[in-house]
Amino acid sequence: MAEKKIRLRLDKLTKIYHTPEGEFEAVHEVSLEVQDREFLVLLGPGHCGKTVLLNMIAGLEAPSSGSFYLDEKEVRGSHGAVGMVFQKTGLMPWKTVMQNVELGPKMAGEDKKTRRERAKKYIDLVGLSGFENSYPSQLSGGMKQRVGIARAYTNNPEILLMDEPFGALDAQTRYAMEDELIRIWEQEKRTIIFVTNNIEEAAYLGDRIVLFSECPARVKEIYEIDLPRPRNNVDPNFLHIRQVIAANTDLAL
Ligand SMILES: Nc1ncnc2c1ncn2[C@@H]1O[C@H](COP(=O)(O)OP(=O)(O)OP(=O)(O)O)[C@@H](O)[C@H]1O
Repeated sequence: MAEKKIRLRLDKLTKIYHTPEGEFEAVHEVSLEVQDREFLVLLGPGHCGKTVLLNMIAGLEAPSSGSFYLDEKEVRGSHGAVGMVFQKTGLMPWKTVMQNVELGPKMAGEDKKTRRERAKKYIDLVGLSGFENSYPSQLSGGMKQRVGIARAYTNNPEILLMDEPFGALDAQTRYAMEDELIRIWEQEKRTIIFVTNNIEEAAYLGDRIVLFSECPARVKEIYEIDLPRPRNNVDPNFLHIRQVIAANTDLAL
């Protein structure tokens, strides 16, 4: 088997905020290795440092201590290796799907033909062909998330950070989007770090699941999910994994 490449390495990343009420530790000594093209899920309770951890990985927040390595080089501050997809898509309502998706390369000064071709490729990949000229207000919640994913891919990031992207969707749309995301990832593999507080979603998506403790966020357990895809959420092996994780956390199933 080919040797796996470590894309990201976190070494004892800690974040402490100094608030008027005193010190508040959001993330405690998180050490992790993330392999190239891995689908890694961060699972844990709400308000518990997962977003803070993503922001540190993106270089948007400085850690209080600890180090972060990208391809074994230490990184401090912002860097262009990540794309982000959030629950709130942050689409510009006055711009069409195409204009939203091509915005990153446009800001970077890429010529119109090249960036449009790439944006079109990812609009097609996420299943939105024919909606290039639609405005966000004309799209459903799931479709807006597809635009968010196309926008992130069009920026060509090495790593995609996804912060509860499907958390606001109804259950049926959420299941459909999970399948879509796996389909997209399998067609064009990137390293994905996906945050959720939903055990079933974590087990459905992840190659590995990092389970976090209550505040401050610290790594409690790491699970390898060695189940073939597409996964079946009523398969006995799947249900077993769900139960094992549920027994190790207060998160609801
Ligand atoms: N700039 C800040 N100053 C003080 N506290 C902060 C700051 N940013 C985040 N926090 C605190 O850190 C904690 C962790 O927040 P974070 O957003 O990472 O949680 P989360 O695990 O992503 O939760 P959720 O799933 O609800 O989004 C929260 O209690 C939050 O109030």
